[in-house]
Amino acid sequence: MAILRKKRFDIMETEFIKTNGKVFGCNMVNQMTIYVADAELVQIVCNREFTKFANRRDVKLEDNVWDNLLFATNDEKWKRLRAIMSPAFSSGKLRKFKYCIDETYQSMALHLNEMIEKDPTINVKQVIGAFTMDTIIQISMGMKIDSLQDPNNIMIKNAKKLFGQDLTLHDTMTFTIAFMNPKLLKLLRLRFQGEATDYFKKCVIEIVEKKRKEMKNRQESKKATNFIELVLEVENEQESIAKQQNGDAKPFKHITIEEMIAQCITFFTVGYDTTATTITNTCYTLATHPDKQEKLHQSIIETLDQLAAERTDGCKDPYELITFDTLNRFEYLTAVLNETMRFFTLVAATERLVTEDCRLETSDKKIWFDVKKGDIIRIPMLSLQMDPDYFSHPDQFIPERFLPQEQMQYGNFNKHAFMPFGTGPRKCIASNLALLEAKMALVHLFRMYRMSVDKKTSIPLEYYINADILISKDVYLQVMHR
Ligand code: HEM
Repeated sequence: MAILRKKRFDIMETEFIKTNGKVFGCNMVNQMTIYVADAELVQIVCNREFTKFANRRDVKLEDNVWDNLLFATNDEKWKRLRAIMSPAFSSGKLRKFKYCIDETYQSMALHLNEMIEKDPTINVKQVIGAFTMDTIIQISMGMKIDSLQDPNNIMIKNAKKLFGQDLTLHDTMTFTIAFMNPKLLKLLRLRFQGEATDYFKKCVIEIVEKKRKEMKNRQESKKATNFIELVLEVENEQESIAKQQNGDAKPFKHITIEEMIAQCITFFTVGYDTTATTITNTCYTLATHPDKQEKLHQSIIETLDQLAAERTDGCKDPYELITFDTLNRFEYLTAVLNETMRFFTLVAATERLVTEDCRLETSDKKIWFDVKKGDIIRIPMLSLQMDPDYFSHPDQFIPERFLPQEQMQYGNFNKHAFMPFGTGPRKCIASNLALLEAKMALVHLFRMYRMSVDKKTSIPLEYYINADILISKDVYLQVMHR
């Protein structure tokens, strides 16, 4: 695994697809793996025929927390956990998090101003990483932390361990054994991130016990303000319905403590570095494309003027004008963010396990093949998003291709091939949260600051690759006030 990381597996895989075509099979670690880089077939697998491809590859870490991650569960358990978690990411719930994101951004901006005064060459990844970390700790567990001020905070240290930029040898070995022969893990007493997992277990248990007691005593329970409380509210509502309908039966949406811990850990394992890298990559693309950055700044100012003109109370405060609902009005910002996520594909590939023999075929019948129960379908998002059949001049950064009114001028554009969050019922559960965080940070950053390339900027960007995810390393840029 370490060797693969050094060789940039994503680049090897892209070359492999260029040589072999959009669909081909190969035997990987004794399992038939079929690469599908055709946009129509990907939609068939992930959406139309979803029931035959609902699961992921079975990798068990023989750990009662890690094996409950939504990403790692399958069948009925996945259905139940997804149904519990989904409402916590609905628009109504996300609206509540807007003020927490504003607060965290404002605290980050204060630190950034102090840093600029000392030296305008800023490690943008570090600053954005702190913003993302503080936001997810507050959203997931309701705790306020200032990680730029307090980098040695125990929660931050443990959170960073859960998805470190480079896994330790011990963790790499544990993961590899889980892939090959999970039963050995128990025998060898190997645990994946044991210390950090135990720390979060303790925190989550405390929060859950407090909230459950509150609910049981039927106290005037405060409205949920974080993810754990939201999930417990969903469970509580279901419990009342189940009691009314079937007496005392356990509701479908019941969640065990290990499952709850696992879902909280998800925020740090797949939620932290993905969002931080997306925001950082956008800063980098705009610093290396100053004309697009100027266009974005102008469009933000114009939209803010329009929003202010629409108000009857004379409000001009950008933090009041930019809300969950008005974010959609910043069209060029959305285009820039989409193009960054296409240009720098963050999750290089995803997989589905075949659970029923079947034939897959394109509508023009030019490509067809049979798959068997147990085969793996590998969907290389990186190749799809860089395919000139789907996006003309894929190696150029052109946000305008995502503007419906300008799209035609830029040649090929296939919306089904754009899938930074995957697609179908098994797509990223938190895409709306990630987009909210990213847009809120970017709209204020490019309203207030100008970013440019510095002599310390590494061009091209450098990455770590962890489990198909391309995480940017430190990114230094010159940051100046507007
Ligand atoms: C820009 C940030 C993010 C990107 C690009 C991203 C991307 C992805 C992708 C590509 C998948 C696989 C989807 C598929 O197989 O079709 C995924 C799954 C998932 N993501 Fe994200 N993600 C991001 C942020 C987050 C955050 C913030 C969280 C949690 C708080 C999260 C939680 C999950 C979970 C739980 C799954 C598994 C869903 C399931 O199996 O049902 N992600 N993500």
